[in-house]
Amino acid sequence: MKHFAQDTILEARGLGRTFTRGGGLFQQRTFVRAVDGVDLAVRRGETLAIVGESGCGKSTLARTLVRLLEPTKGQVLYEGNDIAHLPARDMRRLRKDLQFVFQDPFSSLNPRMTVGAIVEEPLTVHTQDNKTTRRQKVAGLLQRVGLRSSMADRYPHEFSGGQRQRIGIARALASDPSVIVADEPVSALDVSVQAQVINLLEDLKSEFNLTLILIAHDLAVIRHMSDRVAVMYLGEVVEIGDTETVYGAPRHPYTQALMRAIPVPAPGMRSMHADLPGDIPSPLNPPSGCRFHTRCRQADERCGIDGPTLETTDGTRQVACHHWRKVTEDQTRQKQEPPRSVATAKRFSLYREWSRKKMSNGPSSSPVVTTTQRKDKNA
Ligand SMILES: Nc1ncnc2c1ncn2[C@@H]1O[C@H](COP(=O)(O)OP(=O)(O)OP(=O)(O)O)[C@@H](O)[C@H]1O
Repeated sequence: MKHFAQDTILEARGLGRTFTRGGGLFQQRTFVRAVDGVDLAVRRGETLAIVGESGCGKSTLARTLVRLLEPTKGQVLYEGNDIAHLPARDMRRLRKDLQFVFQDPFSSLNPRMTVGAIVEEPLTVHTQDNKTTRRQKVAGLLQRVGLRSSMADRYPHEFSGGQRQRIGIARALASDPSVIVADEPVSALDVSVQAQVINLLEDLKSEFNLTLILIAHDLAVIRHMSDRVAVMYLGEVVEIGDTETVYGAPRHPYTQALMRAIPVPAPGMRSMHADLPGDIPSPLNPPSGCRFHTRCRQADERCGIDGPTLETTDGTRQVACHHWRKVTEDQTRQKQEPPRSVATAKRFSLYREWSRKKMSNGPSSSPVVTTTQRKDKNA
């Protein structure tokens, strides 16, 4: 059996999740292979981002990794133990370690419970603490996420979107987890509060020794927050590597298209579209061979027949493409040439400037000291 590496906390091996649709009296049953045969190791203490266009399986993969969804094939190893098919009773015990922060802070909090009760619930389920200790811990957690402890008696509807996301984060932290999945934690929030919540997550990650699995549509947020990035296309991971390596020189033609599509960002920009002809094919009937071949400029006959597997290219970066060597050569050649057009150069410099501003401009009212502010203080 394959060795479980020491620096790995969570690992997917041949992981798959298929959804069944239809199957009524007059409807044919169809199968959506939302995640199909994913091999992925999450390293202890890292932030691993999962990116890709809408519907490629990011949420399904993340949910399956922490067993919010049961896999239909493969293994999920947490600390070396397969949890893919653990009975519900054992999984309840493990839930303490594997937590989730949801995208929508409006629907993910029970409107009938006070904020104090919401944050206290995991403590009741997972600890032996008495009521007084639990209340003290709730007060501490609320303060830690930038809220006042007196807010514990209020209800979710009395809070803004950003504050509700802070409550969701406090609830996730309450059980002292090892891994948190943050599924688009800021995309439902106003742009003005996004940076605050991002900074909060980053600070908490180091303070609580967390491993973070991050799903986001905003490539600037991903670049800022993640150590490594996994790129998904139609249920498969097509490239994975250190964030700067992947952003600096993407090797899979799909990753290249995703990076090319970085638009000059505008407030409220929430979706990610690759710079490619045609739509993403249906996961009900994915293309044969390499799933990307129908949209790929590099594709040849082999790609339609033979599906590539992840191959280590440079360092620890892995790419699933028969043509990654050619892509690399093209990249090296292009680096030696001047930018193709003034417009392209301008687009990228505008993007860089925006991303720098967005990350450093946490509004001064932020209750959390931002990473940038801290750097300034130390300067
Ligand atoms: N409960 C479900 N039943 C049936 N199909 C589902 C279900 N959940 C997800 N799917 C399908 O699985 C595929 C992957 O969905 P998923 O939500 O994981 O993608 P995603 O990359 O996270 O998308 P987005 O960025 O839009 O959230 C999609 O085709 C989706 O329609």
